[in-house]
Amino acid sequence: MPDGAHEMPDDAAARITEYLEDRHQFLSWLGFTVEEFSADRLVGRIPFDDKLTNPTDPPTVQGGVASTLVDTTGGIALRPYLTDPVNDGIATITLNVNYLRRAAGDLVATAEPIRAGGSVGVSYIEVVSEVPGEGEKPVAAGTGAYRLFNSERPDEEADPE
Ligand SMILES: CC(C)(COP(=O)(O)OP(=O)(O)OC[C@H]1O[C@@H](n2cnc3c(N)ncnc32)[C@H](O)[C@@H]1OP(=O)(O)O)[C@@H](O)C(=O)NCCC(=O)NCCSC(=O)Cc1ccccc1
Repeated sequence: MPDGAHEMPDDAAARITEYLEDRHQFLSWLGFTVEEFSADRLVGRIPFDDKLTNPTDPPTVQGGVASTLVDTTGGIALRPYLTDPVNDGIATITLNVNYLRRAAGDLVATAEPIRAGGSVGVSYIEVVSEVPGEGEKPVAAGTGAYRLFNSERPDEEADPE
């Protein structure tokens, strides 16, 4: 866990979760849920749905869905490192995803912040799912770099002249 996590307000994780699950158009449509949220790690899930699959036998989840989950969880995992974890902004700069196995169930990602500075953060993300004939296994792993739009902390504001 990198230095610099801020004490999140008591309701911050719940407010961010509610926004992503219920009011974020794309992620809400995908059925994205937050399963765990701390400064150490963020666990997020996209449930299996036929409309997200390639027409294989058995149907397997289209790779872009795992990339979306890697991107999203890697970014949210850095929110505790923002000055204002609820209201400050994050934008993905670059994303790397390795597809390890075919996925035939829910996708569950665990994202861990690796470094968070004043303007850039990096997360490591691993996704597990049901693999045909193999049970639950890692299906994708990746890293994301994110621009952190930190608001000024009151004690960092310039003194009035
Ligand atoms: C914000 C930023 C990344 C950087 O802008 P600023 O901070 O204003 O920086 P500024 O322009 O001042 O440049 C400073 C220096 O850096 C350079 N440079 C700048 N950019 C790049 C670059 N990309 N690559 C390489 N270099 C770059 C630039 O040339 C300059 O270099 P110089 O000093 O002249 O030598 C901008 O490129 C952007 O908006 N990209 C699109 C982001 C986007 O749409 N992502 C997807 C949506 S997020 C999502 O959906 C996932 C999600 C969902 C839910 C939850 C979590 C996650």
